[in-house]
Amino acid sequence: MGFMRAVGLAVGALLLAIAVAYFRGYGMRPKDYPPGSCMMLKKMYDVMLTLEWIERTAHIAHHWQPPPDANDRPPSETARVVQEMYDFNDVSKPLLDLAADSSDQIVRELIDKRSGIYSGRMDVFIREFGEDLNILMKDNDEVWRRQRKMYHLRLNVNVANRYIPYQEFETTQLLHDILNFPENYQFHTKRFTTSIASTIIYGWRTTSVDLPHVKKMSEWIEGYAVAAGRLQLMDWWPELRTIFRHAPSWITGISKEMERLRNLEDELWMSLLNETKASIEHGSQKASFCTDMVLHNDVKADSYLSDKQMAANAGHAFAGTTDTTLNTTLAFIKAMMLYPRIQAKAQEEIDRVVGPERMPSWEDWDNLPYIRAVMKETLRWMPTTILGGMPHRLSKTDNYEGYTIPSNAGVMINVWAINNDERRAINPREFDPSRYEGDDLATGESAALGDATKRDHFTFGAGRRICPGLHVAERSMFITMARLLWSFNITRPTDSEGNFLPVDRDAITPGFIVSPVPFKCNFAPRDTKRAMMIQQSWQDCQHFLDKEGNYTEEFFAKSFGSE
Ligand code: HEM
Repeated sequence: MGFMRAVGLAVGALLLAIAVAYFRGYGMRPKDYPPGSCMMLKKMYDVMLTLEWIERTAHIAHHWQPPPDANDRPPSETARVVQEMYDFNDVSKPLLDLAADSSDQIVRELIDKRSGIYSGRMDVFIREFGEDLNILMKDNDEVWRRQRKMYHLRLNVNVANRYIPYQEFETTQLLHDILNFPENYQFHTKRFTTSIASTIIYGWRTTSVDLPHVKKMSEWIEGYAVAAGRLQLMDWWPELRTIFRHAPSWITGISKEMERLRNLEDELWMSLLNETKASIEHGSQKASFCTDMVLHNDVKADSYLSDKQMAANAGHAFAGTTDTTLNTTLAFIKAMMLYPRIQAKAQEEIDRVVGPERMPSWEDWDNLPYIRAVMKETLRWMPTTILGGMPHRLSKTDNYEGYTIPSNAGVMINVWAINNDERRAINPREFDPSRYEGDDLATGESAALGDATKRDHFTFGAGRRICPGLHVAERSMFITMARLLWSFNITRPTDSEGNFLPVDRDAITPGFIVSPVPFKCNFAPRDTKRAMMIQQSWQDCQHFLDKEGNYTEEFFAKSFGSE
């Protein structure tokens, strides 16, 4: 074929494709949808979730003027809500971003009050590669309802109290490790948060992040995140799914990797469940979420789960706890380093209430309002779930203030924008716990407030999909923050001339679950007596550990009685 003929055919095919796309309205926004730029173009570049991007989004949302609605009536102020972002699943179904004027109230209005239709998850292609048992990604079907019920029964506020001995024990090792090897504080914090997760979910300690189960979990999380990114193309253009399904794996390149990840995940979660079952059979079960699920699983109950479903429920809680708690703890350390006066004020409260003779504990919750405020401010200021974790899918076309929100659209809680809304928080990028003065509510109580403007933040999401681990997370955060403040002065490193090393206050890693970009920081024990107490406490803890560094029967008997 001549060159010119080939070019002519290619140009003709392109024009035809554009014409078909145009007449089908492909990638165009229907008139009554919330405004924004061309969806198809936006999709191409909006996938890079950096802080700059989030800020730009929030900025656009705040300055955006709504068009007249169907009746030529300007939508009310509150309708400046939904800003179309990029399409996650289908070009004709936008992903809507709740991040504009009064957006906290709109979360209440849509995600809470209309939760009957706003509690699904989007049909992402990656769900096809497995049995779709990841509760975070799962649509709100019957199995999800049962999985959620299991969380409600086995991780509610009272059950969360039961795990405090694990959290207090683990913080003792964290303090010891940071005291002795302060330059590796990030590494110790990772071991610590993983161990909190493995003890609460399974009853065994993460003595090292190199334990086979833990390494496999990290491998799965990392592999899954990369694969999710690669498969996104099939979410932007679902038509490609059929081609992908039938194409040989050497063309798609990823099918084999998905099979490997699936096997890795299935084996890992199942072996962890089987270990729990075996311990129950031998009468050596440990207090944990997984033990509780197995012991109380009743085929007649409305929370009944099959073995596979239980295994996945525990496994995804393990994975979901680790990074979120780690990132929030690192955010707290960064805030303390950057805001020494706030650190001093928090330490003053601890010294006054707790004193130097003992470490703070969960029992001090009521008497340490400033530390509670520091915890709330950390979650507001540097929310690891910057866009609410996962979008909520709308199962039925809805109408809000004159706008049509089509069924199957993904609605994202733009946590960053809401937490930084000037009307909720003056000078929002300043770390200032005093904004929570007089707020005595626990995280769960605050999230349930009918007046959403009074909620502390939106970092745990909202509605029926709100994080079911928030009571556990709150206890971990409070105990860790109080104890780190009791033990150390956290300071910003300087160069040889005494000048502070540069640090970008707002720098975060890209992704849906973000972390402060790694930063250097100094930890010094507040005095020798405290340093000795930390060493001694960890020494005392050894009494409750076996050769592998796991809890002895004596520890369980002391902490959990005859359970
Ligand atoms: C600082 C710590 C944590 C943060 C910031 C956090 C945040 C979130 C967010 C924003 C969501 C999505 C909510 C929504 O869709 O509206 C979520 C879901 C979830 N979280 Fe957490 N989380 C944390 C810790 C935990 C812990 C400790 C556990 C378990 C013990 C846990 C288990 C889950 C599960 C199972 C889901 C999926 C719920 C569903 O889709 O129905 N999270 N979390």
